[in-house]
Amino acid sequence: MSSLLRSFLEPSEKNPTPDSTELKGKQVIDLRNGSEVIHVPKFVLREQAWEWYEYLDKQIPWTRPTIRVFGKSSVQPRDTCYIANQGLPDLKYSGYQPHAHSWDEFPPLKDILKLVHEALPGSCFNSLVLNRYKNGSDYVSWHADDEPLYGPTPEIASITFGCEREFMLRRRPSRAEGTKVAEQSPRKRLKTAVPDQHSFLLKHGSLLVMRGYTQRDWHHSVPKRAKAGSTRINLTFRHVLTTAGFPA
Ligand SMILES: O=C(O)CCC(=O)C(=O)O
Ligand SMILES: [Fe+2]
Repeated sequence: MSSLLRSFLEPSEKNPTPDSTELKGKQVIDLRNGSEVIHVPKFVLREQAWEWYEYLDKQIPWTRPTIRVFGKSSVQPRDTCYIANQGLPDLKYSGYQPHAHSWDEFPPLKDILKLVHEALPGSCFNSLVLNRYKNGSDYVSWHADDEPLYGPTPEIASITFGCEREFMLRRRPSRAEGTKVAEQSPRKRLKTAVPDQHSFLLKHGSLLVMRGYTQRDWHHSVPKRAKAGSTRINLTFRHVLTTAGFPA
């Protein structure tokens, strides 16, 4: 186990060599029906997190692609980059297929990946979507990372560096609920449509994990924030399912 990881594990008398499931300050949020979120506000040591922030800000070949949402083209409201193991099926979202860079191009990303794997026993991430929000005008709108290449119950581990931003989760209405709400008068809709919602302030060095059916049953977003004056970098580690004939 790396010394970096050891430093934020909680020692206990019963278990003098704590295993990596005992992350200090860990909050587990049960979203019910098989969905769960884990939040570890102080996952990466502060100094180390700033070192990685500086590296990522300068060395990642950030791009701001044009995407298509509901038939309309627009520039994605944040910078992005994609890393993946060789031979995986291509990622495609909103009509955009990012170039898959290799982990070898960015050695610190391998260190961060190792840290995440040590903290989440059984995890096996083989791809990474990076996002850079230059200021509070940059955002990601409500969506789920429910692309078929991640399978039905993907685990997604998200690490934040730099400016803290709010991360929101909102339960997706089931088809039956959606129809019921559409039939209601606007006044009744206002009264009854209080969505199941959660908000997390994702700080510098924090970890947030979505697992189980979170992508099927919930949407998430990072809304605009006028007060957020500086840059936030976010890494989301994911596991792309491999198809027969493709090595992992
Ligand atoms: O920046 C974040 O915290 C979330 C990013 C995200 O949802 C995504 O890349 O799919
Ligand atoms: Fe997402």
